[in-house]
Amino acid sequence: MAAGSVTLGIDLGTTSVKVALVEAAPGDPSGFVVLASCARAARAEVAAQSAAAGPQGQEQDVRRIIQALNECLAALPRQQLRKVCGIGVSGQMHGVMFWKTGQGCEWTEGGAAPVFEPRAVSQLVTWQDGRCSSKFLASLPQPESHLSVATGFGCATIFWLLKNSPESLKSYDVAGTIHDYVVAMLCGLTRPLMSDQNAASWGYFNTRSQSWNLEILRAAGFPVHLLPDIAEPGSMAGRTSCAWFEIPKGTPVGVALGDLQASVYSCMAQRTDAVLNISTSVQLVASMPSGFQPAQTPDPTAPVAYFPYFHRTYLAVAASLNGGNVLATFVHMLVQWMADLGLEVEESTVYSRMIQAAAQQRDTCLTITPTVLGERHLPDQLASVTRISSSDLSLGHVTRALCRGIIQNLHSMLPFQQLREWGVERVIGSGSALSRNEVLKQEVQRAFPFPVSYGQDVDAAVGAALVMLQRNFNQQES
Ligand SMILES: Nc1ncnc2c1ncn2[C@@H]1O[C@H](COP(=O)(O)OP(=O)(O)O)[C@@H](O)[C@H]1O
Ligand SMILES: O=C(CO)[C@@H](O)[C@H](O)[C@H](O)[C@H](O)COP(=O)(O)O
Repeated sequence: MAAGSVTLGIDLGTTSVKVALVEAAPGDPSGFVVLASCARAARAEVAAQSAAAGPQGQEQDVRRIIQALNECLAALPRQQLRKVCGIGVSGQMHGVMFWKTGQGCEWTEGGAAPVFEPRAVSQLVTWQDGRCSSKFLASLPQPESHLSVATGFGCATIFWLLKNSPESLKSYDVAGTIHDYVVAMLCGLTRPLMSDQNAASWGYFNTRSQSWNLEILRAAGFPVHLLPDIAEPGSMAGRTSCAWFEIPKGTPVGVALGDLQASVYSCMAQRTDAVLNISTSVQLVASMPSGFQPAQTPDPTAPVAYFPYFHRTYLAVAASLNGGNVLATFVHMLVQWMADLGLEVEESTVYSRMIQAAAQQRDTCLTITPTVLGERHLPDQLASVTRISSSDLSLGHVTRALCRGIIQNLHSMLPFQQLREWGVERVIGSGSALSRNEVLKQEVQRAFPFPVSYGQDVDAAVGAALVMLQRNFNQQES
């Protein structure tokens, strides 16, 4: 990679937005340096727009996500932003939002540089959404895809809206993930482009033919006009339509990537690495040999799924719905209980005290199955606590048991023996729920007898930036 090239990476995560400025550094062992990074909690959770979604509905306010993105960009050094020669965007997969062509945002000369503000957009229905019951999913047509359709997947959500809130679809004519939306707004695209990484996470997408199951969807009355066109991950979606926080107009913007694939891209130094990412969710990932093709018939009871990576290769992924969000739920519960008792405590205080207490409590008999959201392969297995004794009820015991439960649940989906069989020799940890939690790290080491090292902070943002650095390098070489 040509020395001095600088790219911007963005990760629009479920809990926080992360950005990173990365510069090619041929002299550095990794080939790059992170010049600057920033993370901002989005705090975007809002009530579902359709009451019929019920308490399982999980939606986010797009304006708050873009506000967090703008705060991150504003915190980066301007003189570095002026040098940016590519923008890579990644984000929380599976989710879906809608907007009106040409009205998705308005560019305003806010402050020192133009920014875009969302306009005719819906809320984002996220991957955590549980509105599609098992009964509803069973009523949908069988996909022609190696991946089953689960609640929170874009196509399942659109089918649900078609049946329960058809009016809400009539106000929009395009759909995409939050990161497809940001790419489309930056480049002024009339129709969003979507990589197979994100298309596969919506369901009803055939990764072999690289196409939507259009016949199946049309026959079921699905609004196929909403589906984005498909483009290669790592290819250019367009160029910035105007200057953006000192980033020059005309800067190439890559087709949006899945946050999982972007994290793996920044962490996985060799094929024998496994990546364990704990962010809002948690994923354990190993790369499949080139030429590997997953079985064409989906198995909804399989705990491991195969997600498209780059150049038609696949990642084997144990994707649990229960990761950092379980700890966040516990913290929120404690803060709520203390408020009910007339005490006000900051969430950050609870996190630090509970992790400190658990670090002192090296073991516990308390056993927690943490699956408050169920799992895609076991939707009815909710959370439970067993082996409760009066001596194991301290904050340290409960936090240790919670962290152990998250890791043991993941291990039950993809045991270390299977990793060994696949030739894995090392585990790379990523995600800020892991990087900020020594107890989780201890439980990872306890469950997975491999050397464990830790990737970049803001790893998906770094990965998205690196994909654009590599693209620039390939262009200069050709
Ligand atoms: N102060 C904190 N200390 C430790 N962990 C935290 C703290 N604040 C949040 N977390 C954890 O980080 C998780 C969010 O990680 P993040 O990487 O921001 O998620 P995402 O990439 O999905 O947006 C939360 O679910 C929570 O478990
Ligand atoms: O659920 C899967 C895969 O099915 C995950 O890999 C998926 O990437 C993540 O759950 C979503 O993208 C959300 O990621 P994050 O916000 O938890 O980082």
